[in-house]
Amino acid sequence: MVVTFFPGFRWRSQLKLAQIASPEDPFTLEQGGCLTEITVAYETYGTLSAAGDNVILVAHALTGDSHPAAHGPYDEQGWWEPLIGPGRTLDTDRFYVICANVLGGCQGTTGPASPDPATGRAYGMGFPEITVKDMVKVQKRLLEVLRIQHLALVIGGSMGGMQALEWAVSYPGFIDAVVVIAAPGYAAPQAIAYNRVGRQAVMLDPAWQNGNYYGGPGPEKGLAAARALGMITYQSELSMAYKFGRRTRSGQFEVENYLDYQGANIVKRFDANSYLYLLRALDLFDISAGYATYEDALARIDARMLIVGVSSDILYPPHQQEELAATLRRVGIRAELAVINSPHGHDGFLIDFQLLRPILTRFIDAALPAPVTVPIRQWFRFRASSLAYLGARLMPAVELREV
Ligand SMILES: CC(=O)SCCNC(=O)CCNC(=O)[C@H](O)C(C)(C)COP(=O)(O)OP(=O)(O)OC[C@H]1O[C@@H](n2cnc3c(N)ncnc32)[C@H](O)[C@@H]1OP(=O)(O)O
Ligand SMILES: N[C@@H](CCO)C(=O)O
Repeated sequence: MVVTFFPGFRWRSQLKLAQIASPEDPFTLEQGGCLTEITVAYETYGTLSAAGDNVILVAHALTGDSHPAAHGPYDEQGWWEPLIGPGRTLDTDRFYVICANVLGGCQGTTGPASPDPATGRAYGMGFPEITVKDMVKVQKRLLEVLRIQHLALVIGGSMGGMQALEWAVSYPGFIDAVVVIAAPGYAAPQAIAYNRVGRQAVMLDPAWQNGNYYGGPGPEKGLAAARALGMITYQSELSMAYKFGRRTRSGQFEVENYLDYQGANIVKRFDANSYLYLLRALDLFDISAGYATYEDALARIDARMLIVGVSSDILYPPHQQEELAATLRRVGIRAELAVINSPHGHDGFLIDFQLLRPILTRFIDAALPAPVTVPIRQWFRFRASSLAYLGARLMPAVELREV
């Protein structure tokens, strides 16, 4: 097995790799074709309980990776840092959090930049078409490798929210609760239209060379333009007015400087072909695919659902989350809806932690009530009293926790 990473890939001290497909056990894709080798890059936080009942799967968005939070004070901060860690919303003193880079990505998991075992060269556009369902199936296989048989929670925003919803529909009985943030039940034409222009920007760059640019500079201008367009859809009129106004610097509007900066950044950290494949997976997302109706698909769910929208999201606007939550309720699923009142647009799920935190905490407390815990120091005090000691022995469900 050869593992190569896209040049922008950053090795993380706690990154783990798992093989979830082989020539003997190939991975069949939803749109056809199969992969005989899949490496999955993932990170974990906290400790798996003996009963295996404390696992949270965090799913990342388009250009995210397996690093939602730092592993310690000297580690690089992650993209959901304020939500994950000891005592935080996804409390790693209690939960075992797993986050994996998606299939088709370029941050350690197999994607178009990975070597095709048949040729030894990068797949490029020879990589099979992938869907959100495939991403989730890869995560399920990863959990099988890790011998995890149950998920307490799946949570994600944007493409991560699509994965969370896909988990709920594809694997009923496997999950207690699911949080879908800033994601729809299916990609609407306007979102597909944005992605179409983004893909064209990459593919019209002469340096794209039909995807065979590995070893050379690649379609840097096209990818930067695609990201600039994407960034516009992740923000809002208000957030742009507030951040940039009509200010200028070096002969350009600040908003132009910003888009240039974000374009230059993506080129450093992301593979253009991965970008094409993941945008296509976003467009193909329709939770009803493979089922008779949208309602039939959603009716399969038996997890408790929380659907969260961002009021100023122009990419997957809140009426799409309202429709999803209403349909879930109509088919008898226990679903809550919350719309955060944020000016930050779609990327509010990466910014508005003070708004997300209480909503998530309330849902997690209700859907996944914590076992009664007795801090260990207190337990030793109890032990002095034979009555309390006896009580503790009579209650095997009481967990002891270090404080
Ligand atoms: C969800 C996942 O799974 S992970 C993917 C998340 N990461 C990304 O999307 C990467 C791109 N980053 C971003 O879009 C944003 O940083 C967010 C959404 C994460 C946070 O948004 P905000 O806090 O509003 O940051 P904002 O958009 O103002 O600034 C982002 C960057 O632009 C820079 N910037 C701001 N204004 C300007 C300007 N006028 N000209 C040039 N650069 C600018 C900032 O310095 C900052 O740089 P840095 O990322 O190197 O620190
Ligand atoms: N800004 C985020 C969310 C996009 O949906 C990303 O780049 O992944």
